[in-house]
This record gives sequence, structure tokens and C-alpha cells, in this order.
Amino acid sequence: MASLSSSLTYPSGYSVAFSPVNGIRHRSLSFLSASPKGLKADELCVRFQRKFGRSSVIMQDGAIVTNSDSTESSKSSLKGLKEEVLSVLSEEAAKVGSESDGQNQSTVSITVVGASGDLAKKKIFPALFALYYEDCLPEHFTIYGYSRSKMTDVELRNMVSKTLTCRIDKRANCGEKMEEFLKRCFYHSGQYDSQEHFTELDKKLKDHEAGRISNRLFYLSIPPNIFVDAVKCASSSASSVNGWTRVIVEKPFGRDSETSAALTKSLKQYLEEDQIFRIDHYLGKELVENLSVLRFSNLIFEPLWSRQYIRNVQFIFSEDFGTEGRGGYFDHYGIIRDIMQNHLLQILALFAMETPVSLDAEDIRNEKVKVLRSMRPIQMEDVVIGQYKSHTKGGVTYPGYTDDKTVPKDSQTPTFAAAALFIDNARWDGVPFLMKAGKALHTRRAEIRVQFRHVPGNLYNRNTGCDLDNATNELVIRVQPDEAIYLKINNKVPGLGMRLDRSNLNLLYSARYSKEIPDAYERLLLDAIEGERRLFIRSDELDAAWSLFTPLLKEIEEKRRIPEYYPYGSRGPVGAHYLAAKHKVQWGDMSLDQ
Ligand SMILES: NC(=O)C1=CN([C@@H]2O[C@H](COP(=O)(O)OP(=O)(O)OC[C@H]3O[C@@H](n4cnc5c(N)ncnc54)[C@H](OP(=O)(O)O)[C@@H]3O)[C@@H](O)[C@H]2O)C=CC1
Ligand SMILES: O=C1O[C@H](COP(=O)(O)O)[C@@H](O)[C@H](O)[C@H]1O
Repeated sequence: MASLSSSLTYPSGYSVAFSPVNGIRHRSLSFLSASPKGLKADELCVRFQRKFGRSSVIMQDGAIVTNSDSTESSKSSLKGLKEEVLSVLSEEAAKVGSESDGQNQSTVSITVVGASGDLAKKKIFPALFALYYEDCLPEHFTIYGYSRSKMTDVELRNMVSKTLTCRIDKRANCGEKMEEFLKRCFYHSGQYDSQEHFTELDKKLKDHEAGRISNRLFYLSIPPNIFVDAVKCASSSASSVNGWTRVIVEKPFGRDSETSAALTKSLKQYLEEDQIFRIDHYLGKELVENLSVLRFSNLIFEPLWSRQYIRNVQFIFSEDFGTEGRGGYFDHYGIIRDIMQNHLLQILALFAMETPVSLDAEDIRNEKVKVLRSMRPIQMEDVVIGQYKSHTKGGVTYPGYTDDKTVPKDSQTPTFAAAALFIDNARWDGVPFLMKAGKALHTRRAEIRVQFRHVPGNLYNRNTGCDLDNATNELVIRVQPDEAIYLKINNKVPGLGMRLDRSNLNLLYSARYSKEIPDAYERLLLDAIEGERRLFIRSDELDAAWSLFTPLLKEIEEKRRIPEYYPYGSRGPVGAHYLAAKHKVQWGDMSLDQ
């Protein structure tokens, strides 16, 4: 043990003092670090958390404490841990050192493939700017827009500048920061299947990288039929030669098990699995990220998280607008593929998984995939589908789905679906997991509702009325808008009588936290840059998700099941209520005290 206590000073002036920790954990090592460039211990701690996993590194009394059980340390020994720590510190030291001599620095080149498109303008460039504003991007980075449209750098900057916004709480120097950011954005026009055009891009990227270690991130913001062409060209003609190359792939990842497997196979001709970052932007939403924190860091929830106490769980997604502008895409997919098979199912998996071994990506994804593989095949009679029709309200006529010019007049594509799913494992046996997703409904929201069982032998039954369901506790995790977590409890109305009412223990984010919540794409882009895979979908998760939904989708499409029509702006088809009632459930979002 004694040999582990040491102190080291790097040529850059970076110094580290190590000592084994007694009393915190058997295999822990603490170290203090000091850098002449002022890299603070807490910044270094974040870097270590990213490398070793968030739970394995903490700050304690100004020192960084790490634990060899949760690191990659081959021998799981303190010596191995020290070597790992030293290797990360050497990288830091090299960075700090090279700031003075200008060599060996690394740089990140981010290429937005499909830069002229909707998603790039609406989400990707604004997220990159927000990261830049928050100083989360590496010191050396370049952003390239790539698409077929002819544009100059200046035209790209003009286009991008229209969608950049400053956070409400971060307006200081925002204009200046935007200018600086736009100067780092460039454009290259090219075909998605042209090696030659990607080689030209490569040359431009190299010019910007100026001999530094090159790390390259390609964001495929293009229609899925050209994913493989673009990956082929990017990987063979514009990959990094001395750093990493990663590719973010946007959904849809196929239309069913077969097409998804074919896509994965094609991508893997050119990329390793750990280079592929399949994005599901719902995993980047603050309240979805918080789900595990809520559950695993609060003693009051985890013991209740099973069939013993939970009656049903509901995952609800609704939008108060139709497919306006995206009908062409949507008609080929429908709401089940667009929302349920990915966003809602991913949330369900996170909600229902067993405690992972650690917060590392593979441990979490291992648990999620087990949930997906334990799911019972979905029965057609447990599914309701709907499509919105035109509706006139207050003198305004709202279009029906098939009024969209990009949608075939006789389309039966569902714009609404509700389903009852079951997880056949010991924890969740018999608990209905209800999903509901729809477009052109009366409100925009995404939430998780956990309805608890009745209180056995409840002394207050007579005070709570005859509808027992209305007297049970409900935990609501409102993902958006107005992010909140609230728990419905029964409470005595103050006064001399004994009257109970329902009240909310309410954590409303806007009241509790002054900081604006980052957009999901910010978190995901940062994770991809930092190589954190926890919030991205692994190929076996994707296979399991498709295995669950493919038979259902085939049945709906082959039997040409007719959707139930619902008026634009309504609460959706009434069939959804019958489905819930069949499983002895009431939709939480329909109750009077939502
Ligand atoms: N928009 C959104 O809100 C969301 C989008 N997505 C996914 O993200 C990706 C990008 O979405 P989005 O920006 O809306 O897509 P777009 O339809 O706007 O396409 C992006 C760009 O790709 C090029 N492109 C479009 N169609 C073709 C084609 N048939 N052949 C070759 N190039 C084409 C165009 O650029 P150019 O002509 O200049 O080459 C276009 O600007 C898609 O996979 C989509 O499913 C996922 C979630 C939400
Ligand atoms: O992936 C998709 O998500 C959006 C909804 O995302 P949100 O973050 O605005 O809630 C949905 O409109 C779109 O149809 C779908 O493809």
C-alpha cells in the first residue's frame, strides 16, 4: 500500500499527489491535482466520471476519490487504478503542456450531413451553439455543414443564425458568442454517395485540424434511404486517421425487424458498433435522465417499484398539432413506429429495469435489453389505432390527416395508438403498462403515470368516496411541457371535521430551479463528443424493440385494420378508454385532478 502514496510533477507543471483511501472504500484511491493553467479539480472529476462511470468518482474534501471496483482497471487493484488515473492525467497534462507549444492538441470536427434540412436548422445547430455558449465544446472544434444544396459558408451562417437562440438566463454576450460560433461553421456541398466529394471534405477538415489529433463526428441528419451511402463515403474518405470517428444516426432505424437488421448489417460493414450512436432524443430529456436518479437514489421509491405496490404504469405522448409538413415521412411510418417503438418503449425500459451494476453505459443497456426481451408479444386486441379527421371549432377548420397534400387520400396510417403491454418477469408480472401516443390531440404533453394499489384495509375508505381508484396514490413524471414530478396523496382538509381531499406534493422545475433546462439534443451531442454511450441505443436493444412491435405492425398492415377516426383537437378515439377499462385502468390524464 505504501508504494501507492506518491507525488508526480509533469513537465507541464501539472502535479498529482496520490494516497490510498482508508475508511471510504477498500479499493479507493484519492488524489489531488494542480495545474498551472488552472484546470480545477472539479473539472477533472467530471472527466474522470466520464471515463470511469459517474458513480465511481467523487469529490471529497477537495480531493478526487476513485474506486477501482468500477473502473476498467484490469486487475481491479489499486495499482491498476493508479495506472488508469495516470493515463487520463497524462492526456490532461499533454493538453496543458501543448497549449504552450501548440502541438499534440486534439480537435473535434463535427459534420452535419443534411445541413440544409429541417432537423439541422431546428435542433442540431442550436444545440451546438448552446454547448459552445456553455463552454462545453472542446477548445479546438470546427463545424461543417454538408448537403447537396449549393451554399457558401456565409450563406450557411446566415441560415443557421436565424435559428440560434440565447437562453433566457444566459443573455450576456450572447450576440458576441453567436458571432464567434458562426465563424467556426463552414459548408461543403456534395452528394451523399460521392467518395470524391467526401474526399474534398476530408481535405478541408484537415486544413482546419492543422496537424492536431483529429476526432470526427458525423451527424446523419438525412432521410434513412441514404444513411448507408453517406456512412460508406464518410468512413472510407473522411475518417480520422489518428483519433476517433463516430457517427450519430437519426431514427428511423428501419421499419421492422428485417429492415432494421439489414440497416445494422450495412452500417457495420463500415463502422464498429462503438462508433455508431443511434439517437433517441427522448433519452436526452431532463426528466427521462432523472428517472434513474429518482428511483435509485430515493429509498422511498425503489421498494415500491414492483407489482406488489404498482397497479399500472402509463406512458402518454400527445401533440396538439398534426403532421403538418412531415406527412410524406410520417405516412410511411405511422405513430407506432414514430413514437411508441422508440421513445415510449425506451422510457418503459428505463422505468422497469433492474438496478444496473453501475451507471456505465453497458451496465444500463444490459438491464434495458432484459426488460425488452421479457415483454409479452403484443396482442391485436390490446391495441387501438386512430386517425384524425378535419374539425371546425370557433370558426376555424383544422385539416384532417388525409387533407395533407403529401398523404395519399385513402391512407389508413394511424396517427394515434394506445396499447397494453406486459413484462413477463418476477417484478412486473401482471402489471399493465399502457402506452398512448397521438397527433392532433387537445394538448401537447409527454408523461409517465404510476398508479399505486389501493391501501389495504384503509381506515379512511369511507372518507374517500366509493371510487377507490380515485383515492390511490399516483406519481406523475411530466417530461414536457412544464417539467414536474408530483405525487398525488390523500390529505385531511384542515378543520374540525374529517374530510379528505387529494393534494399534490409537487416538484415543479420552473419553481425549484432557475436554470433553463437544456434541450435533449445538447446532452446527446455532448455525450457523443465525449464518447458516453449510455443514452444511445445498442443494436441488441434495437432488435428487441423491433421484435416486440414487428408482428403487431404486420398484422395491422396486412389486415388493413381501419383506424378509429377522431376529430382534430379532441382527446382521441374512445376505444382507448375501453382498452384501459378492459385492464381495469383509468387513464390518469383524463381524470379531473390531473
Ligand atoms: N425533422 C424532425 O423534427 C425530425 C427528424 N428526424 C430524422 O432526422 C433526419 C433528418 O430529418 P429532416 O431534417 O427533417 O429531413 P429533411 O427531409 O429535411 O432532409 C434533410 C436533408 O437531406 C437532403 N435530402 C432530403 N431528401 C433527400 C433525398 N430523397 N435524397 C437525397 N437527399 C435528400 C436534403 O438536403 P439537400 O437537398 O441539400 O441535399 C435535406 O435538406 C431524418 O432521418 C428524420 O427522420 C428525427 C426526429 C425528428
Ligand atoms: O421523433 C419525433 O419526435 C417529435 C416530438 O419530439 P418533441 O421533442 O418535440 O416532443 C415528433 O413530433 C415527431 O413526429 C417524431 O418523429
